[in-house]
Amino acid sequence: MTNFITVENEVKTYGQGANAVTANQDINFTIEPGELTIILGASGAGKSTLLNVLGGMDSLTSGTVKVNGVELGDLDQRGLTTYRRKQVGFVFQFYNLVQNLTTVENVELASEIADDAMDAVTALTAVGLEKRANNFPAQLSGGEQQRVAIARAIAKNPDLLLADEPTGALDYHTGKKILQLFQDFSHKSGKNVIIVTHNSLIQSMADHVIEIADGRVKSDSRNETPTPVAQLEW
Ligand SMILES: Nc1ncnc2c1ncn2[C@@H]1O[C@H](COP(=O)(O)OP(=O)(O)OP(=O)(O)O)[C@@H](O)[C@H]1O
Repeated sequence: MTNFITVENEVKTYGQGANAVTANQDINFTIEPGELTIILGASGAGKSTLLNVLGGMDSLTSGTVKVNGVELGDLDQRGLTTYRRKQVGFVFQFYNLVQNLTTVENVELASEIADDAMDAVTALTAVGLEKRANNFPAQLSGGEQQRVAIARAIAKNPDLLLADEPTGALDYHTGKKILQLFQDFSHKSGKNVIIVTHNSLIQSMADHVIEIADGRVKSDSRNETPTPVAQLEW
């Protein structure tokens, strides 16, 4: 099977000279199509940096990052913007919804820019929020807002869905529902999901776990039988 993602000798340094911080130092791994991957690590380990590089939000300093045949290091700013728009869905810890647009309009923002988009109401239905289509974000709970953010990301029908601490602002039960949506999305659609977290207790739900420490890969392992989210305890 060809790899969906190949990362070779990836380095990301912020700043220059005495102020330089190397957040990713010689990172190497591959991800196969359809895997749900968890990137684990302590605060400051370099996880968000890696996610930003994979999502084309930040350029790499050196090395090779290839996603679905696209070599990200070869893209200029314009190329990276197109890559982000067409191929990547993002979910952040604090939802990042547009407050003066309704739920369905927030989802349409994403579906309008993608080539192979899902209908916005279909995406809202997938996260169980079709009845809230005409509400504004402030009228929804935190968990519901995160579900809108996931609907927005999956509406693009992205090859790659990236989530940075997506349950960080949610209570336990709501967090579980959110993780279930990610597991369903990757296993039902065969798409790739990468979740960045410091919570090692959720790692058994993943097909693939990459642990980062001090900007390097500390361990890289695969679960043959990932735990269904409903059975996870943390
Ligand atoms: N834009 C930036 N400019 C300078 N240094 C940065 C920048 N972004 C991140 N860093 C540094 O790079 C290192 C890794 O940060 P990163 O955010 O990738 O870690 P993380 O594992 O995601 O941490 P957290 O879980 O706390 O978000 C840290 O030392 C951080 O201070």
